[in-house]
Amino acid sequence: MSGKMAKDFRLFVKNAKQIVLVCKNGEKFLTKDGMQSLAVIENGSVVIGHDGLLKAVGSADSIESQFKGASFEKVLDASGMCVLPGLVDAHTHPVWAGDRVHEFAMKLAGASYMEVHEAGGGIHFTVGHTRSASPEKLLEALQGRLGRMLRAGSTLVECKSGYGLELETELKMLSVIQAARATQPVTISSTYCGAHAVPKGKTMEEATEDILSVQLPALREEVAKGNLQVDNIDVFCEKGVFDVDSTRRILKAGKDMGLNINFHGDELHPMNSGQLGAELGALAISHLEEVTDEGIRAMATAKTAAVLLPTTAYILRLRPPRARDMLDAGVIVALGSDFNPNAYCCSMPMVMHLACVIMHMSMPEALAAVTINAAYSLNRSHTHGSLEPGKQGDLLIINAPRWEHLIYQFGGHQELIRFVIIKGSVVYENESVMDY
Ligand SMILES: N=CN[C@@H](CCC(=O)O)C(=O)O
Ligand SMILES: [Zn+2]
Repeated sequence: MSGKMAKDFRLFVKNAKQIVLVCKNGEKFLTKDGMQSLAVIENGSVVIGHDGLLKAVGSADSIESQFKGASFEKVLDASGMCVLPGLVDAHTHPVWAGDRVHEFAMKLAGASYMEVHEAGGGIHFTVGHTRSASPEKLLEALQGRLGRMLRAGSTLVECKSGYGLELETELKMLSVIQAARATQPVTISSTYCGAHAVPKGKTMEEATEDILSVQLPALREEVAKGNLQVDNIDVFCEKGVFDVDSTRRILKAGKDMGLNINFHGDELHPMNSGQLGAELGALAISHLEEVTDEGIRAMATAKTAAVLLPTTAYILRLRPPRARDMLDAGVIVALGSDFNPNAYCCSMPMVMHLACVIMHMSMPEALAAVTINAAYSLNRSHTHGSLEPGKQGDLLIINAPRWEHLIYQFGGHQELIRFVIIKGSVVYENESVMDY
């Protein structure tokens, strides 16, 4: 017993110059004009309870009078600073061994992503190293990467398997993700991506059969036993990888197991992924550099989110995805870092900056895309993605008088993010923040 009196609430963040709620009416996603005018409180405060949930957010005066006499475990004075929701990274491949810095040099010299892949590099290179890595080594690497993401403001991160391509290693990767849930603070949405590539020595048909009759049944069993929690199913639907029919069969089987469909489509070639996603009731499709007008319309109607990945287009010098056309059509646009050995980026502030500059998104659109819409793409917008009472108390405090500095200062988030808070606990405190 500490002898200390129990406090009424876990955290009080007071007097922030701005608090960006993102939305305030329980919206599950934002589209079109809704992404342009985010809910912002000038001079506000936030209270988070012992259950880690947001209890109140409002003007500093109203919170002050509402909580008069209440006690708090921690009080942070955010005068001159801005509060934003914890960022959501909707697409990452963070479990792997063996970097690919040598391939970056090849790509800079002109090799395409598929040329490297077909020559046995790319995903195949990472598969070789990941298969032989111990779970301990993979967990250590994953924890380090999640730590970097956290320090850049991400508090909910989607994490894929997909560097095993056979049962044993896919389960090893998912178990490592499961272990990370218990050993570090970032909330994880986990994705089975056994169809990330056709493994060497198998045809696409054989790989599809292996997934349907070996990997998915074993996965179902592990989930039923309570050994694993898996949220989403993913396939790399691409010419030379998994075609539309195989993709459909795998995604359907995953959906039948209760997984959310969230897959890679239309990255290098138009594959009619938008239409396929709409047909299957997919929650999200990532990449979409080559999506067609029809695909865009189908996604808007089906409310299938587009998870756009500006780092990939930037690094591979691809035509960037048509974010403006998707936004104008009313598609729910989200963003992800696509962290993987090809696109080594852990920072959603940098992703937002790239989205604004190379994909012509506005800053409010980019922030909506990494908060409420990214949460929607993971079926988490009831708990994440905005600062509304009842949601998880995840937030960032940045040392700047306007929230847009988080996007404007390219690569400057290390100097800007003062606190990262998850469930009302300070999980990262940066003493060395600079003046903006
Ligand atoms: N395109 C497919 N998958 C990843 C890349 C994975 C890798 O190259 O290791 C992506 O989303 O960019
Ligand atoms: Zn990916």
